[in-house]
Amino acid sequence: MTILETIRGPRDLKALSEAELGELSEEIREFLVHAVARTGGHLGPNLGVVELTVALHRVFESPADRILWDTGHQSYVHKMLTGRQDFSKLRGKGGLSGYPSREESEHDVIENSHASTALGWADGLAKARQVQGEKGHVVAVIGDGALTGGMAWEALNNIAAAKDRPLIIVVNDNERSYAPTIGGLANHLATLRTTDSYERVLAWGKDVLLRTPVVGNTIYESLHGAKKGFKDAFAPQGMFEDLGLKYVGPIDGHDIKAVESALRRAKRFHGPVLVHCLTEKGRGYEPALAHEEDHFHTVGVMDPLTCEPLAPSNGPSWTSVFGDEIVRIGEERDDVVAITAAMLHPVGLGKFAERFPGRVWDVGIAEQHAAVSAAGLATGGLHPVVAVYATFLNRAFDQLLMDVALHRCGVTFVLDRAGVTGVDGASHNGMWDMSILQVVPGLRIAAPRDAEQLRLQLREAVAVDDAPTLVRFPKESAGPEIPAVDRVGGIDVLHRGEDARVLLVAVGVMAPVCLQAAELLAARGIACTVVDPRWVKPVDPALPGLAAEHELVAVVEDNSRAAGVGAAVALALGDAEVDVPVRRFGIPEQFLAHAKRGEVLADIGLTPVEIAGAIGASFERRGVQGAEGGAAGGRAAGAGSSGLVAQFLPQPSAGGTPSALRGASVEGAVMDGAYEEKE
Ligand SMILES: Cc1ncc(C[n+]2csc(CCOP(=O)(O)OP(=O)(O)O)c2C)c(N)n1
Ligand SMILES: CC(=O)[C@@H](O)[C@H](O)COP(=O)(O)O
Ligand SMILES: [Mg+2]
Repeated sequence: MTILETIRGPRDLKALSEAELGELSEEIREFLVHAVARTGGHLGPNLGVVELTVALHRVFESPADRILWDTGHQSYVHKMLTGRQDFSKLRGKGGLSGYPSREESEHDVIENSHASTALGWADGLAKARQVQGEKGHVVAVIGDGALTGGMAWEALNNIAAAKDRPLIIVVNDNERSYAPTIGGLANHLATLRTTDSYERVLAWGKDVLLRTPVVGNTIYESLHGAKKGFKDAFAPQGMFEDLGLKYVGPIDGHDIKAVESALRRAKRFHGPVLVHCLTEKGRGYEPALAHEEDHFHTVGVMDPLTCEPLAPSNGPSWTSVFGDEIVRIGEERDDVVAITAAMLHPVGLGKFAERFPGRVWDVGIAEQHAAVSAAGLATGGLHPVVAVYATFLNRAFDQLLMDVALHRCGVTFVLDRAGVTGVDGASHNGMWDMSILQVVPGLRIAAPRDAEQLRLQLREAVAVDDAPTLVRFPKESAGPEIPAVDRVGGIDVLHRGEDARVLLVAVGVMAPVCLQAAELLAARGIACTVVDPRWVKPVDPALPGLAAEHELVAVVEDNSRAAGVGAAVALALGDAEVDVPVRRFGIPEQFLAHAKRGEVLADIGLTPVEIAGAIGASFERRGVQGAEGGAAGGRAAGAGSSGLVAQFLPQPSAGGTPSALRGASVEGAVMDGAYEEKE
């Protein structure tokens, strides 16, 4: 039995000898490489926090002491030490989440996977403890990358203000986000890191003193815990100390004894203290250390020996299509520049940066700054393209609204990972953008259905220089091209059934789903017209006219149903006094549990079968009520026409939950339903 197998919880760590701790660290690394290679996940970050996590759980008493993980992608070791070692379904349906999860363990607090929030959480928790006179430490582990996020500094400002409120910040400094961390902070951390005189003395202390009988250890501890004066002589403490935080470090984050010693000192301190640990992302696994791009920040399913990807590729990814096209655009227009928030390669700007090094900026994990600086760039005469994951744009909503849109800046936002991403869990799905951004005056939103449309719509977007534009596409492969058979206004007609009764509005990547649903409906004698609006905001003026030719409109989007494209279409039909019922298929208002994208879409009913089934069933019911309720075609259906409205509300399936919602972790979705009569 390995030592790791004996660890059922943090208590089991306490009695381990130094040698056993070294062995345990090796076992953990071995476990991580094989487990994460099998499922995919965050390998590099977790290899970098093995000793740090062991030390944390030896010094503190989790869960009485709260250990918070910023972003949480580096919490696998924490999970292994708190009773969770079955990684066989990591990030898979029913398996361990890739982030902390309160459902999984009392040791977990922050689930959100969005960077730079842990210090804020810690500030709140520490205040709550102080107000309630509760014992127990609050420890926040934050990476050097997450420390470049504005929220971290808002929190630091508050934490440093309370000299008497104990709170421990552990900076896990591996000098990288994905790529090397950028900016003034990174340089400051480097100063602290590379003050080699301090480190030399420290190394000497560790080497000589620890071998000195009796007094050696004590002297080493005091050296290591040296007062400000000593360290100032060797390592400028600067910013953190000037802020009012006690600074402890830099500490070798892979030396369990050293980290424990620093944490114990921090534990005794009756105020906010920052422990600066130096770690290596990908530590102990050569292929990760050699991987310059991101030290295996995330890996797909791969062979642990050769690192060859084992998951089949289904053709070019949406990201690579964007990455190639933006370079072509950059060749033609030297006013086009680009911004990334610490994710140059993940968002596909690697080639652009290589080709135009002076026209791309990595602003750190700072999406709000990305948006505001883009407003500046646009006002300065350039056309910035801000490329972020859809879910991370949430935090830059106000900057998009009040800095970019209010000033009618020609900025193009490119949202990768829009829609259901799946394995990264609830906080990573790009499911809110087409809802929250509906209210931004002047913003135009495009949702391409295939690679060719992405290229075209990206060009249409960067051609607009007096308003913000946004192009959004999902994770994974771009799929086959879907040709249009006609164009009405700005709308592509993808399929026109004879005597069509249903207008299926396919938003972006839901086009194939709608085409298949149309086939299923045709088999039930219900012909459809399938259209792709391409630009979903504002609603194309030709849409109400198209709708008026049908008995029912169904809008299908990989976005929240609440206030999404479907709602906008319903509004547009109402404004045009086109009284055709609108049924909205999208993501119900709930947080989606982690699973593969296809599994999640099936769970929430965004599949051809479920969509066709829901539409077909309502037509069959209408067939009965239709005779009583007047001519087919655009019957008025608004609030109060209970017959029509009733039939569009979720009909309890055998399991009591509407089939479209079966299997998802539903909160309030019964009221929401997977489809609903237009308001
Ligand atoms: C708001 C936000 N933007 C971007 C990301 C994507 N992201 C996940 S981890 C990461 C890098 C984090 O670097 P760091 O905090 O240093 O942690 P490390 O991976 O080095 O341990 C980024 C950019 C995110 N999770 N949240
Ligand atoms: C933790 C984080 O936010 C990123 O690392 C994210 O998990 C990457 O997602 P993709 O794997 O879809 O690029
Ligand atoms: Mg880092």
